[in-house]
Amino acid sequence: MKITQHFVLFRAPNESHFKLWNLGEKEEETYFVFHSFDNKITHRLYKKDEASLSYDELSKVEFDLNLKPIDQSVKEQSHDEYIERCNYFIEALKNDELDKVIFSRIKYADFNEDFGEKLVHLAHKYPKAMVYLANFKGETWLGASPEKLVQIDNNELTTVALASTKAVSDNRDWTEKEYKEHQLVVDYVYSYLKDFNPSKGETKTISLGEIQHLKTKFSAQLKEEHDPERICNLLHPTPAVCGMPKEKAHQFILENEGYDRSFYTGYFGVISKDCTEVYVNLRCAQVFANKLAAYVGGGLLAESDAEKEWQETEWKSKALLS
Ligand SMILES: C=C(O[C@H]1C=CC=C(C(=O)O)[C@@H]1O)C(=O)O
Repeated sequence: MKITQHFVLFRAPNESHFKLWNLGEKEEETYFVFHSFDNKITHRLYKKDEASLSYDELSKVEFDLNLKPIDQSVKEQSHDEYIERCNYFIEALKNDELDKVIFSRIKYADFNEDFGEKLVHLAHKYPKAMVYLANFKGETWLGASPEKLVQIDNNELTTVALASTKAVSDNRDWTEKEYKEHQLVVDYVYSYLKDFNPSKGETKTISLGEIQHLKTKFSAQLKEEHDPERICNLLHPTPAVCGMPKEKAHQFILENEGYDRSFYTGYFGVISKDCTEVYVNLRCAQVFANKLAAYVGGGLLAESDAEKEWQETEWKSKALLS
């Protein structure tokens, strides 16, 4: 089997198969969405046909994606540039301009692996992540997202607050700063869903490959008539990828981060009337000929340390690159 262009290939958490959607032009009620961090781009990708592929079948697929050479507009930051800019963000937090903000960067890596094998490797390594490869409008993206933005099954909405990171090998307790960083996301989700009277689960530690996060689940009942994209846009961008206060942090990132996040920290997934399953686009990379541009970020508070944040983005880059 050969996969060429205009497709989305994805494995939802805990599934044993990948779904392959070949994309067409005809508008359908069910579609795959890719929405950018800056809210300027929403691609709605419609299915022409669908196939299910086992991991075994996928590892034998031949890919011919006609990948472009790396785009000079996708800029990698050096360690020193990162530290300087990160400190600028921390200053804004210290000056009380913001309570929390996410600072991110791009890291290039050589990539000559087989796509089928890479996806199967990610699927085994991250059973609870949404693993995908998508080729649309001349771009190719690869990812293994641990964070659901919105799931809606027959009007029942579930979502999570995910924030704070430490290495799996790190046995210490979560610090006050890490709980505070997580709590900001919890409070945010609660306040944005308050009209739906949400219930909140316990805060747990979850492991994803080499790293762990704090995670809290929420559920709520929606009205019969709801618009799934409107719910996604209500929550996007959460303080796990943007900051607090929301609008101010969004603007600050767009003006000061120094590069275009594009679909990183946007959202993606299936939108349909009966079952919507949308993820935050984290632990992802844009794919070029023989190269990946991996996107990695972390949450900053006034007490953050730029060097530690650099380290955190290094671990996070291993999510896709190792
Ligand atoms: C922005 C990212 O992670 C977010 C999600 C979980 C934990 C995070 C943190 O600890 O900073 C980030 O908020 C990323 O992985 O690029």
